[in-house]
Amino acid sequence: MVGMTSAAASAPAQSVGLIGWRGMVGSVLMQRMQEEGDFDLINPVFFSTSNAGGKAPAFAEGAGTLQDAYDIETLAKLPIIVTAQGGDYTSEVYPKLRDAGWNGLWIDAASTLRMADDAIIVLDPVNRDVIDAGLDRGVKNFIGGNCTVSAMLMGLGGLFRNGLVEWGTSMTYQAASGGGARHMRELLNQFGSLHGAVSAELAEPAAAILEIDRKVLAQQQDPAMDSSQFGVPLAGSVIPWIDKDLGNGQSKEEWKAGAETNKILGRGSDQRIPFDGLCVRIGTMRCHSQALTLKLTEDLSVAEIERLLDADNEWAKVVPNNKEATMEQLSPVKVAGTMDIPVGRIRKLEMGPEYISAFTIGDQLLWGAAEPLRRMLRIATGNL
Ligand SMILES: NC(=O)C1=CN([C@@H]2O[C@H](COP(=O)(O)OP(=O)(O)OC[C@H]3O[C@@H](n4cnc5c(N)ncnc54)[C@H](OP(=O)(O)O)[C@@H]3O)[C@@H](O)[C@H]2O)C=CC1
Ligand SMILES: N[C@@H](CC(=O)OP(=O)(O)O)C(=O)O
Repeated sequence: MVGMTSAAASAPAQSVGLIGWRGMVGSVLMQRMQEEGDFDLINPVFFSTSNAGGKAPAFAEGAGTLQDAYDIETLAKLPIIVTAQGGDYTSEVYPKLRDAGWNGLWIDAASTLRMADDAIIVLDPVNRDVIDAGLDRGVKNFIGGNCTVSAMLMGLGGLFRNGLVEWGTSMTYQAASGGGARHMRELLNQFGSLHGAVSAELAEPAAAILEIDRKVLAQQQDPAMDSSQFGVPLAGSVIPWIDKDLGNGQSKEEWKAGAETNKILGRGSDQRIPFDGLCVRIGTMRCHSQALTLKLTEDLSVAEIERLLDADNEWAKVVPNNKEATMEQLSPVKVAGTMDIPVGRIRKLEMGPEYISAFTIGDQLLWGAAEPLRRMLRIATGNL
């Protein structure tokens, strides 16, 4: 029976409601939970917003049928709920559950509750102290952070956590997956249509490159090319705006960088680290990259900086700042699907000895979304 193996034999496995498990983030979460044996530690109860009464997923044999994700009474019986269903679902269901007197733990991928005073943003390799203190004082809402922020803090934790960052700025290169599965499909279809527009010329080495370029541009500018998800073409282009327009020249994604970084680190307004930058969508699949400029609080040697970053957690990996290592190890193609957070291009900048550059990459579906939730569930059930 699911959830009743020897690992859970000493203490009864807790029932955990799982919502959003078949979405993109949810699928990665389920995959990681299977890889790490997490289903041995819980009694999963699977929910659906679209298929209540259907069969629970095959990987959880014995978990029975799908429950209705809008049924407050059923949800309220569970001590822990994990959701990757999305912000609309959270906005609709979460208040009803609390109004009904539910006092369980809510673990959520959506941004809806992140900045609420009664919520903690979870990224335990960086803020386990904040999480533990929250659990001790009865906090019930544990929310995954913005993917770019989580990936950055996993890579640069050795500087942030040691109070060595005076301020920082990030220029991001964010993958299509941040928009969702349909965005990834649209990007690939766009690449395909660009190739299709010039495939004959590409097969002919003597074809004029300016003619190829002209045809590609014409294809990108053709209103018939599907850009319905991103709003404008992304293949062969970039979109320097992500998420809502806050009306002050800043995108919401850029606002999150400062707000969430400080909240994760447990820094109140009197200790705030100024952190800001520009967020840009590019045509990669699922890794968010970012170029950072940091002003440190002291003049540390590059060797000491590298030592601190490498030592901070088992996933941050310093890439030597040379061309060969950078090209080989510091690329979304290398990082996608792995838990590694490489950090490279670390050097002192001309502005002064406290100014450094860095470039870091993380899989935005793993550390950027699913993994902090998975680990929070382990913490909540006493297994991490
Ligand atoms: N995408 C990202 O990079 C990140 C997303 N998040 C957050 O996670 C939440 C979910 O995002 P994401 O996983 O991208 O959302 P998806 O659109 O992939 O999945 C959300 C839900 O859509 C329903 N659904 C309808 N049709 C399908 C289908 N064909 N295949 C799979 N599911 C389908 C499922 O609900 P049901 O089974 O009930 O029908 C599913 O749980 C959002 O709140 C988002 O903000 C957080 C960090 C990063
Ligand atoms: N906004 C991110 C993805 C995301 O879901 O972020 P958040 O969880 O902060 O809404 C991106 O587009 O890359």
